[in-house]
Amino acid sequence: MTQQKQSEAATSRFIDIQEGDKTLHIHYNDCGSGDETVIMLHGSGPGATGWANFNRNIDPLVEAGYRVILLDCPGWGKSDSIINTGSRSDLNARILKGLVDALDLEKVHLLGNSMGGHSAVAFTLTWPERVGKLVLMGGGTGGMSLFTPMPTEGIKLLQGVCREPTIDNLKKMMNIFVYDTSALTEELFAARLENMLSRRDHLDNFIKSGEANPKQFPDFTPRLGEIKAQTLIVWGRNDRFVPMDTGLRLLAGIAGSELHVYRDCGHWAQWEHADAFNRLVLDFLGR
Ligand SMILES: O=C(O)/C=C/C(=O)/C=C/C=C(\O)C(=O)O
Repeated sequence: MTQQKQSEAATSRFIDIQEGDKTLHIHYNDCGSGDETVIMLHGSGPGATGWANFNRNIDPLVEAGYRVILLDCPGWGKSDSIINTGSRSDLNARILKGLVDALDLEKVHLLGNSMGGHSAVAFTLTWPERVGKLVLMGGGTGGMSLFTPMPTEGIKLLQGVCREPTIDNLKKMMNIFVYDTSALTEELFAARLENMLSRRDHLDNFIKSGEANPKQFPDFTPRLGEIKAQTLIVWGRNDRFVPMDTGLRLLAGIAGSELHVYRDCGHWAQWEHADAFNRLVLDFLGR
């Protein structure tokens, strides 16, 4: 990996967004400039942030002339924490709407990882006129799998880390994020552990939210036909968090969609196959 050009500190921004009767202090990173904006939405793992999920994808998109915005959803990173009792996909979509309105962005491309994919679909269903193209990676809708018992082994480990945030539990979870564990370094584990332990409130509230409403990510399958945006669906063949047949449901439901499956790839295609993923996304956005 070459030295990263954009830095987290230099691109870090905050904004206050009204959510019901609360004002949430929300963190995002704003990188590069360009006529077209790509907003990246991270997954729901403990310690995930926009920067942690997408640090291998920012520079190539910025260098290709896109403005890239990474939103930390409520309950993650430096954003305010929240106990969420409704649909978390829709909560994140409302926060995203607050952000695009405040930044005066008429239309944006959305790239979502896992929960971020679910949230991108929720946003598109409610505000279709604000969406250019969609990239859904390892996510896009909740719902059952025909082949894999739910919750998946990955989601069970993820919940275990929130309940007991130890380095051993974190390693067990991260070891199945990816196909090739040799790429996981002690530095990466340490950074993720620090993210998690610096915001224990996020972990506690994630568990409390799940207890209040186990269906945090609703099944959008019956509404997928409403999506008109051109959509690139990306999956890892060896995903142990969100099963690959979720990608097939998205492909069947969204008329203007195509699916790319990486071999030797877990739930983090954007990280594990970063170079190929960046080329795929740039080709799709540029068409
Ligand atoms: O339960 C779901 O459908 C969604 C799960 C996730 O969003 C898991 C994501 C995990 C990551 O990608 C992460 O980096 O933590």
